[in-house]
Amino acid sequence: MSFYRRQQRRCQNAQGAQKMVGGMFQIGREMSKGFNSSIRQQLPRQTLHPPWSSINSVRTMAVLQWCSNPRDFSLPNSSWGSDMRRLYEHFNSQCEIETEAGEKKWGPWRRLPSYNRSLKYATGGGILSKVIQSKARLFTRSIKEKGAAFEYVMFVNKVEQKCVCVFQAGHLLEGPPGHVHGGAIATIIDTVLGTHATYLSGPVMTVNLSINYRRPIPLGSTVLLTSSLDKKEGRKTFVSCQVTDTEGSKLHTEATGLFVSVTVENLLRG
Ligand SMILES: CCCCCCCCCCCCCCCC(=O)SCCNC(=O)CCNC(=O)[C@H](O)C(C)(C)COP(=O)(O)OP(=O)(O)OC[C@H]1O[C@@H](n2cnc3c(N)ncnc32)[C@H](O)[C@@H]1OP(=O)(O)O
Repeated sequence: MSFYRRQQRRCQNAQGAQKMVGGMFQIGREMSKGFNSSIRQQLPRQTLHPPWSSINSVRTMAVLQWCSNPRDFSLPNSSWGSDMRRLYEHFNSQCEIETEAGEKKWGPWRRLPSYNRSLKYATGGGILSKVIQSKARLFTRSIKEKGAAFEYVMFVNKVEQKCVCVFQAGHLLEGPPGHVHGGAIATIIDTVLGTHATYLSGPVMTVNLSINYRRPIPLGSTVLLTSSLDKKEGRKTFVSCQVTDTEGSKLHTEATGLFVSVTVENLLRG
């Protein structure tokens, strides 16, 4: 077998693991710039460092670097409309600011990268079957066609304990004619509140989501989701969110969510 074929085969075997780990690390890094490193503390070693049996040599690690190119779905693409771009620029420009002396420093906001893989382990008492494992995708990032479904980018503000999401609803999310499906709205709300709660508290799961739909969201439009921390009580993180037009003046939807901190045992137990 040629060197190139060997590298390609190794790459295929390792790509899934690498994407998952890359995603976890990068999201984890962004999140742990926040309040704590509880994600790292709570996940078992093999989740942060999965079984590397087939990828345990320095040489293979070099191959992993070579073939690692996970797509960050939260970066602008050609499907983004002007509202989506404008709001992205607005928050992104506050991630890094320039002092009067001309030095760059962190601003109040952080953009959260977003990948289509998360964890290899899930319910059912063990490791997922290889087929499921290789095919599993984060629901909101499962459609490759740009602009067809969920286009979104999230930013978190550590000081204000807020999270915002700029969301452009694609044509595959239709519910009532010309408008976004209520389940798709619930999905993006769960994603934003869940990500915010994870940022604040480490790994969590949704135990309650309560949604009031006030005004329909036109298909193809861009809306702003703003999530705030209401309170934390032991393992419980209470967050709430408003979905408005891009000016923040028209309220489309409002929701509250309760998230409970989980350990990896919770995930494995099923
Ligand atoms: C992981 C790393 C991430 C890395 C970065 C990833 C980035 C990618 C981001 C994607 C973001 C997507 C985010 C989607 C998030 C989902 O969609 S999660 C999927 C839907 N949720 C589920 O399937 C959860 C199902 N529920 C469960 O498995 C169990 O309820 C749980 C969560 C394990 C908790 O069970 P438990 O440990 O036995 O806890 P339990 O004692 O029952 O409850 C704890 C407390 O909560 C209260 N409680 C529980 N349920 C309720 C309820 N429904 N109402 C009110 N109170 C309740 C209890 O009364 C109790 O209160 P206290 O007595 O302590 O005061």
